Amino acid sequence: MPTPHIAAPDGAFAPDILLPGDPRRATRIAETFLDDAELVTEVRGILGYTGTYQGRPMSVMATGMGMPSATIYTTELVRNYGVKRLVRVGTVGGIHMDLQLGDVVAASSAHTDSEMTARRLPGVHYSHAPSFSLLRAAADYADEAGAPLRVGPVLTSDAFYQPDETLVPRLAAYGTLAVEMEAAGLYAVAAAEGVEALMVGTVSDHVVKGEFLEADEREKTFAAMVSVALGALTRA
Ligand SMILES: O=P(O)(O)O[C@H]1O[C@H](CO)[C@@H](O)[C@H]1O
Ligand SMILES: O=c1cc[nH]c(=O)[nH]1
Repeated sequence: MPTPHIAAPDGAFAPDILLPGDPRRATRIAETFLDDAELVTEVRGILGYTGTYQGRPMSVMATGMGMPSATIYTTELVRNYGVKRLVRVGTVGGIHMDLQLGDVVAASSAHTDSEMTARRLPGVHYSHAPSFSLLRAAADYADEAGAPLRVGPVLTSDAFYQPDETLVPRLAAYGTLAVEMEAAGLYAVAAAEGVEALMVGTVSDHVVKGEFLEADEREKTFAAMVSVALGALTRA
């Protein structure tokens, strides 16, 4: 049944889905990695496709930017379309000084400055964590493929332009790898709904070094990250 934000028939999505923020990245992933991909929803320009990857059903759909948007789509995908394993394929801003533009990270946890999970669990400082099975499979795939993968905590922020300039340095001091805007929301939805999730990201800019990829480069450098995401889904 269509939902308020997804106009697709029952069964339109595979149990496994890749989730970029950007609808154009969803199209590029469908065209580049999936066989027989068909557009199944385009409400508000949030494009979703289903096809196959190595013979198994696979979907890809954009989430838009930020936790409010991402939690709407992921909740509807799980509750209304039976999606079971969700892997975000995002861009992230590097915080850790070892990270270079184009590096791939996997979030073993997600700190957040958002109130969204606090409202689910008042009085608890909730630990946003991925599916261990998906995280292990991502690390195993990267090892076998010789694809560098940095695993560690990220910050999921409500803000792209940080109003508090001390936040990133303070989290860097605690070993945080990178900042993005959806992982904590995805991990909370997965935990609440009893499904599995993982966030994999490409370093599109470095917030401490002041470096960034141009928009067209940002669109092109997602192949390594998507390979890790698909490697995790096919191994776990
Ligand atoms: O490139 P995506 O997947 O959208 O991810 C990152 O990029 C957006 C900000 O530019 C936020 O959604 C952030 O999480
Ligand atoms: O949220 C994000 C995503 C990419 N780069 C950033 O600096 N922030």
